[in-house]
Parts: sequence; structure tokens; C-alpha cells
Amino acid sequence: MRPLQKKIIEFEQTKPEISAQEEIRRSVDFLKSYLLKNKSLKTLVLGISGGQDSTLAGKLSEIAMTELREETGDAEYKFVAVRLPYGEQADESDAMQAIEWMEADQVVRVNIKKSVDEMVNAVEANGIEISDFNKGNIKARTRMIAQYAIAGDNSGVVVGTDHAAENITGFYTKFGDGAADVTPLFRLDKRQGKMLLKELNAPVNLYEKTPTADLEEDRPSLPDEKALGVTYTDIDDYLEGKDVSDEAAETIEGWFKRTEHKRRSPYTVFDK
Ligand SMILES: NC(=O)c1ccc[n+]([C@@H]2O[C@H](COP(=O)([O-])OP(=O)(O)OC[C@H]3O[C@@H](n4cnc5c(N)ncnc54)[C@H](O)[C@@H]3O)[C@@H](O)[C@H]2O)c1
Ligand SMILES: Nc1ncnc2c1ncn2[C@@H]1O[C@H](COP(=O)(O)O)[C@@H](O)[C@H]1O
Ligand SMILES: O=P(O)(O)OP(=O)(O)O
Ligand SMILES: [Mg+2]
Repeated sequence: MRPLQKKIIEFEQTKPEISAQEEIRRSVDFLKSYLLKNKSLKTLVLGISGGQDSTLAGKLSEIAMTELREETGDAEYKFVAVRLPYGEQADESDAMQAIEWMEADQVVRVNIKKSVDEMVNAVEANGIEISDFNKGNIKARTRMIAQYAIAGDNSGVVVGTDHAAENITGFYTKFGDGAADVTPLFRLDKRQGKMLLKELNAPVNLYEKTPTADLEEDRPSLPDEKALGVTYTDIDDYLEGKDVSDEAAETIEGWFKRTEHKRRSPYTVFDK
């Protein structure tokens, strides 16, 4: 195994083999115990895009809240699924299918288009040009604002969908979809997430779907693997301690090093 690979695996806490059933229970128990320890918290809030990760994190959240209601008799515990389209979303039906499947207690819809466009206009009024890519990050951060507003009104916390295969590459918008209070998928790679969805009898189309952040207008539904220049199969193999080609390993390690700043608190005078 490559020396950095070993360090990254220790950091991400991935395992080469998992029991899907045990990992489902582990994530559900984590969410339940977090809310039980923080007595004022009653709600989990999560944006549902129609992709694999939010389908899984949403279902785990709903299971956790259903169990908490049954076990405590407190009907206040709930899971709020949030639709956050930028205008019309091409795969809207997948998102709604995911929400129906997870049986979310409440659905909130916030169209982020006006806020995003207003922000772009207000910044551009200073002669600064916002690229399509930069605008994509504004979309992700606007989704974060909406989710925190909903959490703020519901004694809630925001659930993040970050997992090992995304965390290792820093493939998320800093303080956008990277911002969350609890991350029940941390430690799992992409194929392990799929295993959990299979175990939960999720609709196959939702976990066999090509992963995309779908943030760019110039390149709609751009597959993550294209943007990253490496496949999830290689990323997962790397995280499970398997051998991958030097080219794949170097691409993964390049992303890991360049995105170090996203996996830590802001730098201070005490940092070297
Ligand atoms: N924006 C999109 O349209 C889009 C689409 C798909 C995927 N993604 C992915 O999401 C991620 C977001 O893009 P990003 O990473 O360019 O934007 P980001 O906003 O997540 O991170 C960049 C910001 O981080 C800070 N930063 C950069 N280097 C730093 C350093 N060394 N120390 C401290 N702070 C530093 C700066 O504020 C910089 O603006 C990328 O991996 C991208 O591929 C974005
Ligand atoms: N269109 C969306 N609606 C609701 N929530 C969304 C949407 N797009 C993204 N999200 C949330 O952000 C994370 C990260 O998405 P990536 O595809 O990994 O970039 C996703 O899990 C949703 O919670
Ligand atoms: O985060 P999601 O739910 O959008 O999943 P994916 O990253 O697979 O698009
Ligand atoms: Mg997605």
C-alpha cells in the first residue's frame, strides 16, 4: 500500500469490507443518540437532489426519526426533506421518487434561482465577473442558507451527505454542501453507500444513477468522474486499501492534498 494511502484510510476510517445491515444501524443510532444527547434538537433537515447520497442519508434520517418518535413518545421528532431546485431541475422526478421512498415527514421546496441570480448580479455590479463554475458554488452555498433557515425554525440540525469518496477529493463546495452539523455517511465509500441502499430496498434507478453535482449550466449533469478525472471504482479501491494504477493514485492524492483546507477549521497564527 502507498504510504499516503495508509494515512488517508486512517483519516477517512474506511474499511475494506462492511456489513450493510450493521452500518445502517450504526448511522441510525448515531443520529438518534446525537438528538437524544442534545435535548433541544428535534429535527433533521436535508436537501434531496435525486442522487445516491441524499437518498441514502434521507432514508437513514427518516428511520432515525421514526424510531425516536416510537421510543420516546415525543411526536416532535421529524425529518424534513428539502427540494432546492435552481429553476426547473432535469431530474426532478428522481428527487420526488426518493422523497416518496424515504417517506419524509415533511417536504419543503425552495427555488434558489432568484437568490442565486440576485447574488450574481449584485457582485457583478462591481465589475467582477462570476464564471459559470463560480456560480455553481453560489448555488451550493444558497442551498446551505435555505437548509440552515429551515433548521433554525424547527429546532433542527442540517444533515450532510459527505462520505469518504467525496471527502478524500474535497469534491464539494466549501461552506456549501460541505457545511452540515451531522454526517451519517462519513466512513463509507461510494459502493458501500450503494450496498446500504440495496439493503434498504431502494429503487435501483436511484443508486445506479451517474453521480453528478449538476451545478454548471455550461456542462449540465456533468458526471463527477469526468470532473475529477478518476472513477469512483478507483477511489473506492484506493480507500479499501487495494492497488490502483499509479495514474489513478496520483490523481486521488493530488485532489487530497489540494483540498486539505476544506477538511479542517480556518487557519490561524498557530498553524505552520
Ligand atoms: N462549482 C461547480 O459548478 C461545481 C460543479 C461540480 C463539482 N464541483 C466541485 O465542487 C468543488 C468546489 O469547487 P472549488 O473547490 O473550486 O470551490 P470551493 O469554494 O469549495 O473552494 C475554493 C475556495 O476555498 C478557499 N481556498 C482555496 N485554497 C485554499 C487554501 N489553500 N487555504 C485556504 N483556503 C483556500 C478559497 O476561498 C476558495 O475560493 C470542486 O471540487 C468542484 O469540482 C463544483
Ligand atoms: N437540487 C438539489 N436539491 C436539493 N438538494 C440538493 C440539490 N443539489 C444538491 N443538493 C444537496 O447537496 C448535496 C451534495 O450534492 P452533490 O451531488 O454531491 O454535489 C446533496 O447530497 C444534497 O443534499
Ligand atoms: O449527493 P447526491 O445525493 O446528489 O448524490 P450524487 O453525489 O451521487 O449525485
Ligand atoms: Mg448529486
